[in-house]
Amino acid sequence: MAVLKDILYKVSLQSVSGNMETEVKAIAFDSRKVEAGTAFVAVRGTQADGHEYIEMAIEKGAVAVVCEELPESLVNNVAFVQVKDSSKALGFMAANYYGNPSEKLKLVGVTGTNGKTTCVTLLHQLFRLLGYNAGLLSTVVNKINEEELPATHTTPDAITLNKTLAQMVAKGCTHCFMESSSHAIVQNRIAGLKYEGAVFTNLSHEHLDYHKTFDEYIKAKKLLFDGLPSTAFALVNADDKRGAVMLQNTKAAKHKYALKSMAAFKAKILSNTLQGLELDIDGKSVWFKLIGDFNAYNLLAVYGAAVLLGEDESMVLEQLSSLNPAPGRFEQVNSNTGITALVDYAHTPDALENVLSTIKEFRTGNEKVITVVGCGGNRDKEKRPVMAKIACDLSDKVILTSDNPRFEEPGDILKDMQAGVSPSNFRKTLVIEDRREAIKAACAMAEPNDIILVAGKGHETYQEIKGVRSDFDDRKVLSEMLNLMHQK
Ligand SMILES: CC(=O)N[C@H]1[C@@H](OP(=O)(O)OP(=O)(O)OC[C@H]2O[C@@H](n3ccc(=O)[nH]c3=O)[C@H](O)[C@@H]2O)O[C@H](CO)[C@@H](O)[C@@H]1O[C@H](C)C(=O)N[C@@H](C)C(=O)N[C@H](CCC(=O)O)C(=O)O
Ligand SMILES: Nc1ncnc2c1ncn2[C@@H]1O[C@H](COP(=O)(O)OP(=O)(O)OP(=O)(O)O)[C@@H](O)[C@H]1O
Ligand SMILES: N[C@H](CCC[C@H](N)C(=O)O)C(=O)O
Ligand SMILES: [Mg+2]
Repeated sequence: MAVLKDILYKVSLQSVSGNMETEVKAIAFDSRKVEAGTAFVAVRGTQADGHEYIEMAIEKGAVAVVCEELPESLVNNVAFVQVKDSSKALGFMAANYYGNPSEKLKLVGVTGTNGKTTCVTLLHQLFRLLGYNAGLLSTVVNKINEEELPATHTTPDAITLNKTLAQMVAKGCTHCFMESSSHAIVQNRIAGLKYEGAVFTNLSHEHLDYHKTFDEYIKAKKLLFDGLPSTAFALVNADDKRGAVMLQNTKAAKHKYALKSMAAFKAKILSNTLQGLELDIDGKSVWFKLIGDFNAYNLLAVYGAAVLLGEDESMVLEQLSSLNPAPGRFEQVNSNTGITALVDYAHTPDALENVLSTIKEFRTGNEKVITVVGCGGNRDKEKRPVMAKIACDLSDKVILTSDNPRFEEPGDILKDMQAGVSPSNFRKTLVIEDRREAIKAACAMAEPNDIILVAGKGHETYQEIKGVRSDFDDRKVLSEMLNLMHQK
């Protein structure tokens, strides 16, 4: 419960009518969730316009309406507040309503195309091992210490976000590590949050269906850094040319990590095997359980962030070396077949290229690399042929298949992917729409020592077809098919 004028603190108002002392019992941006006493915020979205649901919200008991455009007739006993940007207002209102929990925590946001989940998962594990109460907001799961809450988005909506941060504060958390997706940044889900620091991993082709141009996508990520206060730190990957762009207009203290460029946090890869990575950091050689060059960047980002949060360098390195990767990231599926079977969440061209290049490095002889991959429906179409090409260029056999076709026809997505397969690669490529059958075929063609990569879904436990999610876990299907095809 809060008073309307208090939850509007820091929101820039254009006009106000009605009682600003109105008691508000909840905030909602979805008219379907409005109950008596709610302040309804009308947001313009990608599918609908919340302004069209103001009437419904009032019928359901809204006592206040926050909107960009006032309805033609105002209703007695309902307060109307006109703002320039409803989604931004929603961010501030949610923060105020839940007592500005981000100010009571050290909140670190991680953004970038790839590596966000990995970095926040490692940071959360690390700070738990260092003895802190800590929260996590990630694509895979949200956590308050070890208590798990389901995650529906990489970065939740402003209300869920602030509510969860408030629960973290109530449970004594001193830190929270959160992914800050580009969608969340432009949709102002993070408006009104106070960050202690932000980390940039990298930027490559993704989500151009939503952001339209690469420049807009860069700008979205940069907004996180532009909004940091001077008390915060901004830590970027100096080997990515967009790292410097992120730092251009920030008030925060600027820091860099890198494997190649000049940076305060620097490492050298000493060895990289299927068992893990050995890095030289500040003259110390340390083993980590994570696999692949790209994870050296994630480990450095985590090391840098922890040190900037005030932790002792050698304690951090000692604990980091014991950490496990996030679920579904370069996860090995055990079998006694002699086949190396891997599941990875690579769903962007850059990620797929990194993972397959890493796998190639581990080859010692004539073993085949068999890749099973698809591209999501109702998402960036431009990445489809590119991912198919990368899969073909870096594998001996490729099976193109479905990955959450959503409302698109699976066959159409596969055609878009096939456009990236050059004639010289036709012979190594199969198209099997059903993902289970595709994994089965990969297992059938694999021989001992071969490597199977099933890419794109990682930790996901469903396949989404025409709006219906059915149980599907690459790790389980791969294990089942390996055993079925290679019974001794
Ligand atoms: C494209 C997109 O990002 N959409 C998100 C956005 O929805 P929207 O604003 O476009 O919603 P809309 O359907 O157009 O409706 C507009 C407004 O009318 C309201 N409405 C609508 C119908 C009604 O009956 N009553 C009503 O009040 C809606 O509640 C909404 O406020 O805001 C919603 C609330 O925060 C999100 O749930 C929704 O995520 C959708 C489901 C989604 O799939 N998002 C993905 C793309 C996403 O956000 N992904 C990123 C990760 C990306 C990455 O880095 O990989 C993430 O952070 O998860
Ligand atoms: N630093 C990195 N650079 C390039 N690729 C990476 C990096 N870290 C992870 N990857 C690849 O990207 C995939 C996704 O990693 P992760 O889940 O950590 O990224 P994310 O940014 O959280 O993705 P999403 O945007 O879907 O939430 C991994 O499975 C791996 O293939
Ligand atoms: N955060 C990304 C994840 C994509 C994962 C892939 N399996 C797919 O469904 O396209 C998205 O929602 O676009
Ligand atoms: Mg993620």
